[in-house]
Amino acid sequence: MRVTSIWTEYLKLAEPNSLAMQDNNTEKVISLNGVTYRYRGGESLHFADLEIPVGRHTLILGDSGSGKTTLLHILSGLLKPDTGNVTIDGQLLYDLAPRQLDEFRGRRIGLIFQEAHLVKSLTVKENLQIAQGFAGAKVDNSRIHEVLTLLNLDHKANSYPNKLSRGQMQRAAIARAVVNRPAILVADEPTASLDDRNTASVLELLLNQAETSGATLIIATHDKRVKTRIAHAYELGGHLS
Ligand SMILES: Nc1ncnc2c1ncn2[C@@H]1O[C@H](COP(=O)(O)OP(=O)(O)OP(=O)(O)O)[C@@H](O)[C@H]1O
Repeated sequence: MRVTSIWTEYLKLAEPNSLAMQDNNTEKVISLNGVTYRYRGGESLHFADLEIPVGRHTLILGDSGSGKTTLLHILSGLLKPDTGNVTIDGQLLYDLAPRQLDEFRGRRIGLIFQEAHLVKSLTVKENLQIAQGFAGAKVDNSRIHEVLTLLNLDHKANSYPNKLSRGQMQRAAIARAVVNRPAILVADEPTASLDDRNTASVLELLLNQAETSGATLIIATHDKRVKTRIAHAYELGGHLS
């Protein structure tokens, strides 16, 4: 399978073939170059090159099975591509040794999935402390307090995940993703199972947290409601066999 991509800018109704609109003089937070990936027994996925400037929040769009999750995992250092490389914040991701890659991911990349994946045996505060530990940083309780307060969750700092509401759990996952002030915040279908009101509030939180921590948001989604809030998109599609 071949995956082609186009940049679209919904708000400005840019020309369809608008790769040229990438800002050549802007600092890039992410680049993807020559990336392909093949699951065992599957067809090869080819991803068109991509450059995202700092602060340009971007959607990854495409039909089911087009490779959105795979791409997010490659961008996040979770899945090594068969060819090509990813540069985040000036660092070639797959040139790093596995341990360095884990630490880099902990420091520079915040991950948010549909499910919160908090460690159940640890309190909210401890979940954030281990995120700091994974990033090779010292525990910084004042940063944890700051982030939990921003997310209206400080009163739950000492609660275990099974004592949180669904919305609180999601905010705790966002807190964990931003606690190390990542360069990019990567979210896979963060609103898929949410009603309109919760979708609006999760998007607001993600955008606010990205602004506050200086992170660039990358969101894979099918959700039309998300498309109304973020102008830039990288679209996967076009099967050319
Ligand atoms: N673990 C796996 N093993 C084998 N093939 C896989 C695996 N994960 C994904 N694939 C295949 O790779 C392709 C891309 O899958 P991916 O999950 O990245 O798509 P997606 O765009 O995120 O889909 P969806 O919107 O349905 O979540 C699909 O053809 C899928 O069947």
